[in-house]
Amino acid sequence: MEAIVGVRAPPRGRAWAGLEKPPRAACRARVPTARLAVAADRPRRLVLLGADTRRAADPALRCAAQSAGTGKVHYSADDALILQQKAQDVLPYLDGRCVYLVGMMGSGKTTVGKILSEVLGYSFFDSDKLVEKAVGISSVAEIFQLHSETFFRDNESEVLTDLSSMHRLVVATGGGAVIRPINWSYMKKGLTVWLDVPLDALARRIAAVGTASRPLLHQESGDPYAKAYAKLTSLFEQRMDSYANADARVSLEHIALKQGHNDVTILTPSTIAIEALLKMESFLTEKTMVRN
Ligand SMILES: Nc1ncnc2c1ncn2[C@@H]1O[C@H](COP(=O)(O)OP(=O)(O)OP(=O)(O)O)[C@@H](O)[C@H]1O
Ligand SMILES: O=C(O)C1=C[C@@H](O)[C@@H](O)[C@H](O)C1
Repeated sequence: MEAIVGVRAPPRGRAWAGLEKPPRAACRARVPTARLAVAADRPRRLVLLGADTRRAADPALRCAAQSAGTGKVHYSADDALILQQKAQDVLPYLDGRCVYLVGMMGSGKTTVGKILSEVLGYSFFDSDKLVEKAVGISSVAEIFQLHSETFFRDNESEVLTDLSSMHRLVVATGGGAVIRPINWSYMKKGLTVWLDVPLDALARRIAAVGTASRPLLHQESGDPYAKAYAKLTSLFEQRMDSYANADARVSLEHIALKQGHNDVTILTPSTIAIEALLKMESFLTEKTMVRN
């Protein structure tokens, strides 16, 4: 059975309507806050409650993570300053459009996406989590197991179409969201950013946390790094042209080279988020120049 999945924005002026309690006073004035729930009248329909999609970005805020269920994001004061400046440069060009992060499993879409959402003053969503909520099953691995990959992909497309009618979101998409052309028609309503991470680094990250939550990589036996690397290689071969559809590409190899080394493992999420903002700005300013 296919689930109906949807996300809708609250009416204007009712920013906190869906919150069980308002955010801390210190955050209230500035933080874009969102919460997802399953609507009582439509049990399988997701509703975005309390998202204030109108708010201007305030990159100085540090409370956003607490209020949108995004988790805490830490970075140095120097990085914070650069992130704030770059976010201010990008925001007028972005003009409220959503940012969709695409990339292989483990490429840092969630980690970097949370930083971007914080500095842009946008709300953060992870499309895998939205699918889990919509289907009512708490893990992607279980959805694959109890239903099928196709069932998961259908729901993923539903989530993306719903998100595409919204504004001021940073969305970490599932690693395979790029394989369906229809998903690009949804994501292209916003700005798409590819986090391009070498497969060796991906396999190391994934092996460090285990493959149980990643059904396409999971193997009961064998060396987790070797297995993950082999599977990631074949998936990447199938998908690299799709990832290349993204408006902006953030290559960790390029960042490392710019820094004068080739060790991508020492690049922090905030460094990668800064590069993402630079690439977004380049894409958006070039597009504006072409239009004029
Ligand atoms: N720059 C980085 N350096 C080292 N580890 C990182 C970096 N960015 C993310 N990680 C780690 O890599 C793992 C995967 O990161 P994350 O969950 O952000 O990726 P993802 O693209 O959202 O993955 P998935 O698509 O599988 O959900 C996490 O354990 C995270 O802490
Ligand atoms: O790369 C993929 O195909 C996937 C990535 C994850 O984010 C999940 O969307 C799911 O495990 C499939």
